[in-house]
Amino acid sequence: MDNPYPVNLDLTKKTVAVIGGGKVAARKIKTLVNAKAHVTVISPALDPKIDQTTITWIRKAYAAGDIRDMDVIIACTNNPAVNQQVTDDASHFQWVNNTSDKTQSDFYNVAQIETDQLLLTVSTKGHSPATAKHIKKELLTWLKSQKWFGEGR
Ligand SMILES: C[C@@]1(CC(=O)O)c2cc3[nH]c(cc4nc(cc5[nH]c(cc(n2)[C@H]1CCC(=O)O)[C@@](C)(CC(=O)O)[C@@H]5CCC(=O)O)C(CC(=O)O)=C4CCC(=O)O)c(CCC(=O)O)c3CC(=O)O
Ligand SMILES: NC(=O)C1=CN([C@@H]2O[C@H](COP(=O)(O)OP(=O)(O)OC[C@H]3O[C@@H](n4cnc5c(N)ncnc54)[C@H](O)[C@@H]3O)[C@@H](O)[C@H]2O)C=CC1
Repeated sequence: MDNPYPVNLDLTKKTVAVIGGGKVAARKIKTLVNAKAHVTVISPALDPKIDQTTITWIRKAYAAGDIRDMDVIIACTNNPAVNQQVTDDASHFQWVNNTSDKTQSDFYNVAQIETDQLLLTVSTKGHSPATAKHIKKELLTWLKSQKWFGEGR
């Protein structure tokens, strides 16, 4: 993504479908639930890190039609062909994050540090997510050394 448009989204009135319920899904869902989005997970299995009380789990493999009423879609299975199918099934007005292929994504997730009064986000514009994570950790260490900074997470 050469020319991203950075924003903070209010997802409280939005429906989000996460296709796949594994380790990567668990991380994305944690951030979505924190944002109070309405999350539906479509997956035959669910990682134990996903709190079932915070989401709606539809226990099955993805099929066309599952994402029809969803505003935001995260294709997160360990099968790139399924993730591509989900991407292809989405309408142009839905927002898709294909976690296995950044060239097929309408938006990228970011590394973040959040407190009550502050949200810092880091993106490498898709070039190196591990670097974004690293920069976030370095920033958090610096922030914690500042007298004015509260507890980051
Ligand atoms: C494009 C993007 C789309 C998106 O997912 O939104 C994307 C894509 C891909 N990530 C891949 C791999 C990894 N991603 C992570 C971690 C994170 N990835 C995140 C974001 C993004 N990842 C978006 C761009 C972010 C930017 O602009 O910098 C973070 C920041 C936010 C989050 O996920 O919440 C989160 C850190 C959160 C934190 O800790 O703070 C790790 C490290 C780890 O897991 O510890 C690895 C393994 C190491 C490595 O490969 O680097 C692969 C290859 C998959 C494969 O092998 O098939 C793809 C696919 C591709 O590049 O096409
Ligand atoms: N964007 C990112 O941040 C990252 C993306 N990835 C990508 O994410 C993908 C998933 O990785 P993990 O979560 O570690 O895999 P995982 O193996 O932990 O989980 C995969 C999940 O997909 C589900 N699934 C499989 N087929 C399905 C189908 N047809 N319909 C619905 N659900 C289905 C499984 O039941 C399981 O819950 C990887 O293939 C990799 O390409 C990996 C690391 C980071």
